[in-house]
Amino acid sequence: MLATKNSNISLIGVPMQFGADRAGVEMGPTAIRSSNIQTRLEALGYRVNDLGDIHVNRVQDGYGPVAKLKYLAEIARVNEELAQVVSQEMGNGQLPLVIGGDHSIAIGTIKGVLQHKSRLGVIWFDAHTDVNTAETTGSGNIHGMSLAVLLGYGHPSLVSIAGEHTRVNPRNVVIIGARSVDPGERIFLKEQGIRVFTMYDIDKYGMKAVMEEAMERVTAGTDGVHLSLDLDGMDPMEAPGVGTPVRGGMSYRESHFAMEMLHESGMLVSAEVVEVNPILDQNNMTAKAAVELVGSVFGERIL
Ligand SMILES: NC(=[NH2+])NCCC[C@H](N)C(=O)O
Repeated sequence: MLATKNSNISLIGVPMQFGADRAGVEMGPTAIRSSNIQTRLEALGYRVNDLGDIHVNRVQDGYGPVAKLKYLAEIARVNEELAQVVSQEMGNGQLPLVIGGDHSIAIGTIKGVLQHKSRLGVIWFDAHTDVNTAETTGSGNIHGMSLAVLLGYGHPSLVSIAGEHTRVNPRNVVIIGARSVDPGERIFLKEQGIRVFTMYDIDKYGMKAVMEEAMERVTAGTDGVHLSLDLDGMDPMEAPGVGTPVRGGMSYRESHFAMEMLHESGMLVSAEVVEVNPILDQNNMTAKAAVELVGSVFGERIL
């Protein structure tokens, strides 16, 4: 019944908004906690230790010292700390579950996990591909760059977090649900050989076939799988509370089915849930969907 061999979960909140440069997403951890993430996991038999939130300073510098990398210094500082906490929890035999906050926090989470699982496979569930760099970004928002950083491309103060060598192998990364890809990102994805399952693939082959191929990719030669779950991967009709919504996303059921299949693999070693923005949400439905998807990936079943 349990997702992995590990039944101890450490919940880590990161109220980060600077990667999205949009207010509200810093309240994501509170919204997700009040949607009862802990009791939901405990009902599945996990022991959950909520470590509270990592502190994010209120900084002012819109563009910071480096143009095109907004709030770089604070984002680097928080991710450095997050990587340490995640690594320490894994060292203590805990499974880290990080709740955001914007998607820039994937840098700290995954770099922390890489300290223990150097051949990590990554499932990036997202409407976007997040492989911009300072050279290609249109927005200057670091949440659109986190996957590039994890592959070793980006500002040194981000790439060097938890050690220069900690990177994910592009062969073991899959993106699921993409439908908004910037021009520079297309080139990067091709160069890196990253398998992107776009909405076209999901429409054409169905989520079952997509997840089967995705799981093959992220488990081949790896020592575990990380889920990076951006709620904007879902269709904004069903998950409106996100800062960068894109129409035509994965349905509620498709999203659950993907989580259920990931659970069945038994390979999950860590996860994060990001981009829930309570200010933009309707009746808390996005935070609720986040908690329900977490339920599925940790082993909840309809019957
Ligand atoms: N994780 C996200 N919500 N990413 C949004 C990125 C949007 C756009 N590609 C950018 O670079 O700004």
